[in-house]
Amino acid sequence: MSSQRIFIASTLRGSPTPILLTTGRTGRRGVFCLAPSKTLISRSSANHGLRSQWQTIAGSVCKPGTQQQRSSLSTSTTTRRTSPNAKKKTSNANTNTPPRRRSYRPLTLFFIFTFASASVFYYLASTPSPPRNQILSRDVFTPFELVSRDQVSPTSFVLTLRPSPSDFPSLTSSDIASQLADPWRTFDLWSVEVKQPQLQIAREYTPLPPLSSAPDHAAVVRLLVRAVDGGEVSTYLSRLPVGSRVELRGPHGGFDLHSRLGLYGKEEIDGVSAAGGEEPQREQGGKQVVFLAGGTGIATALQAAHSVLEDDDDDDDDDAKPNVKILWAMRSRSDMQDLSASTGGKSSSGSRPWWRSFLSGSFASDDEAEEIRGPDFAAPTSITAQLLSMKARHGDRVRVHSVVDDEGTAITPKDLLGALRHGSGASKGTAPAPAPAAAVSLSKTSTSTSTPPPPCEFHSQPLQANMPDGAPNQGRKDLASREACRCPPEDAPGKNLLLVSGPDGFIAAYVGPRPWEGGAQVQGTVGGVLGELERRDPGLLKDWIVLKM
Ligand SMILES: Cc1cc2nc3c(=O)[nH]c(=O)nc-3n(C[C@H](O)[C@H](O)[C@H](O)COP(=O)(O)OP(=O)(O)OC[C@H]3O[C@@H](n4cnc5c(N)ncnc54)[C@H](O)[C@@H]3O)c2cc1C
Repeated sequence: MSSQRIFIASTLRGSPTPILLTTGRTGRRGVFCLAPSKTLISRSSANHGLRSQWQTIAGSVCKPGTQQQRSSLSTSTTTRRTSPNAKKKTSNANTNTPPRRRSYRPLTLFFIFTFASASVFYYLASTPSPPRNQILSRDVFTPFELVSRDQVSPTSFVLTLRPSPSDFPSLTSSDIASQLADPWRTFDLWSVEVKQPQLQIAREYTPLPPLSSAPDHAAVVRLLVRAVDGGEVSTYLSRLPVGSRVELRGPHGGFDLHSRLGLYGKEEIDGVSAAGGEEPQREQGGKQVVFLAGGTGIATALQAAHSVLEDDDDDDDDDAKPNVKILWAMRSRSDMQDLSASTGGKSSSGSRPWWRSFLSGSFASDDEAEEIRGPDFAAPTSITAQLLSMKARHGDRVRVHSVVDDEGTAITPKDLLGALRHGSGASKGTAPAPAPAAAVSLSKTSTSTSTPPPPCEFHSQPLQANMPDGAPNQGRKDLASREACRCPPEDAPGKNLLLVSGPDGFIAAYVGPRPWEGGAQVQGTVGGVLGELERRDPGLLKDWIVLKM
């Protein structure tokens, strides 16, 4: 037998009532007898009365260890559920028990129910409604107005969305522009969710970078959407008339490219330099960004190029900027050229998706991809025009090559190898030479000790494999610092980047699938065409980080 003290909050008496719980374990079932605590009950006459009642019960009914006690409580418990006659018999049998006290159970339940309802009501009433001075929120959907639609190709279109002034009456247009510029300052890559209100579902889309740095260009969100056959949200968006309300939630950060490239904030470099007494100098490891974009994956490629080439922080230090090469695979030439206006289109050779050739192991073409160059590029779509204007600003620092599935061209292993070796001067089998050693020394321990340093989360390819989107720093450039890089000081503090974005089949074909782990899609190892190229040439990706988007 054991005993244990418990406290039961008595709402009827308005104060906690201490009860001594005595357990007598007999036979297969536990028998519990409740008795008031002798030590804790106050000396008021009412409580004395209560104590004597319970003591009587304990004395007459709960005699632990006896067969009588077992059957008596057991019967009593059963009869409460099943047999009124048996109940009568039991109460008659306990002639020494005082008259039954009035049952407060319904009243107690009523109080509990009322309290629970009030709590639920309070919770719901206090759940935050969309904050009217915050345009984009990661927690709630906020309203935008569809101000224009630009049909890029028969299946893809650009939607321009603007916060309705009536929804945000307290914000001026410069407040709006400044808020919408925030995600561009915070993230290299980001997306927003768009709600389909009838079905109450949402899908992610990648905002296109502002067309220029003019404030009115920052005051809108532009989305490139492909209408997927039978797709719920993309089809809904494809039919939405101008003037409609569209609800967005975000921003959701993708991967931070700056830290992986070794591009750290100027203030930080200056700070480190000042502390070390050295001349401020931008250090950099990654000199190349290669982007494989499939279809609307070009939106993510534009974000990446915008982020590394048009970062204000880098304006006075063009040499620190990496070169960007985009290999853009599209189904039809109409994705990059307005065919009704252009005569440059080639004939279609079928509608087999371009990556299927890789999956089936057959490479139809080994052609070099066609370069998109301005200014005489005929009838560019709005997406191509944005690429060309980026090119006009940055010259050959950004290069765009296209392949068209309908025309039988595809991104080939030769294109991939060419992009990986471009500008490095390296011979076959050797990755691009690392950047000169860091001008700013790390205030870290030397690696001359025998223990190897832990691998760097940003610059170790094996460590990327288990990362979900945004890891390890929520995709925020401002959460990554030079100090967070754990590369040995003698290594260049950054790597080149090979990024792949597009439909799942496209990603899997070129760099391997993104597996699911613990409910999140992670990067997985490098496979597909690139994995095969690396197997043949183990040093190929030595200075590269591969990311799948
Ligand atoms: C971070 C992120 C950013 C994205 N950015 C963009 C973007 O900028 N532009 C854009 O158009 N999409 C983008 N997507 C894809 C988008 O979120 C939707 O998945 C896509 O629009 C299809 O949604 P749906 O509701 O129309 O189709 P669903 O109803 O989800 O799917 C319908 C059917 O179509 C198939 N399907 C779904 N997507 C595709 C596809 N892309 N190609 C072929 N078949 C498909 C499905 O397997 C399914 O059988 C992005 C996705 C993510 C995760």
